[in-house]
Amino acid sequence: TRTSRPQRILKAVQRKATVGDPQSVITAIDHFCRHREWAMNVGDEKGSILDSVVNEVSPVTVLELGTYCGYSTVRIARLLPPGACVITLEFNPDYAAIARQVIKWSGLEDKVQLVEGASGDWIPWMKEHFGVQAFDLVFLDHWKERYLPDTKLLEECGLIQKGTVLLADNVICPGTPDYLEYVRNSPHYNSQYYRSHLEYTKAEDGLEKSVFLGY
Ligand SMILES: O=C(NC/C=C/[C@H]1O[C@@H](Sc2ccncc2)[C@H](O)[C@@H]1O)c1cc([N+](=O)[O-])cc(O)c1O
Ligand SMILES: [Mg+2]
Repeated sequence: TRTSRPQRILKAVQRKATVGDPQSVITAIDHFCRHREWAMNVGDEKGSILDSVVNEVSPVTVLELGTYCGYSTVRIARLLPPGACVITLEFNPDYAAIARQVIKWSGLEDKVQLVEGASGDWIPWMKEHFGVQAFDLVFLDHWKERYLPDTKLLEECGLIQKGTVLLADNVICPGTPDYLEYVRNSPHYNSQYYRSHLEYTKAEDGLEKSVFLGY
C-alpha cells in the first residue's frame, strides 16, 4: 500500500490543523478518524474523560505508555502548566516518527519527551535517566497484555507512590481483564470505571482510574 495509516493521519493534521494550536490538531485527527479512517486514538469521547482526570490531578510528571500518533500525548500536554511534562514510550519507530511531527505541529514539544523503546526495558531506567521521583499520572494505552506487568514493574521501581493515578484505556474493548482484576481487588488501589464508547464507534469501552493508596 502507498502510505501507512499514521502517515495519512499526519497528512490530515498538516492539511487541516494550525501550527501551534493543539486543539486544531485534536479536531483534525478526530474528524479524519470519524469520517475517513478509524484509528486507535483514545478519541474525543474518552479524550474528554482523560482531560478531566488530567485537570483533576494537575500532574507535574506524566507517563504515557503507547504514543501511537501522539493524539493523547497532545491532549495531555496541552493541559500541563509550564514545568510539567509527559514522558511517552513508543515501541514502533515508524509510529514514533509520525508522533514527533504531530507533537511538533501542535507546538508542545517542550512539554513532551518521546522515548523509543519498550516499556519493560525503559521503566527500570526512568529514575536514573530522567530524574523522575514518581509519576503523578500514568496513562496506559499500549499492548493490553502489558498493562499488568508494567504496573507491577512501576511499583517495584518505586515510580508509583501514594496518590499516583493510573488511567487505563480499553479496559472493556479490546479489554484488559487481568489488569482490571488486579487494580479492583488490590487493597492498595482505589479504582473506578468511567463508562464510555470505543473511539469513533457505538461499542462500549471505558477508562479505569486507579489511585494508589500507599503500602
Ligand atoms: O491495541 C490497541 N492498542 C495497542 C497500542 C499500542 C501502541 O503502543 C505501542 S506498543 C508499546 C509501547 C510502549 N512499550 C511497549 C509496547 C504500539 O507501537 C502502539 O503505538 C487498541 C486497540 C483498539 N481496538 O479497538 O482494537 C482500541 C484501542 O484504543 C487501542 O489502544
Ligand atoms: Mg486505546
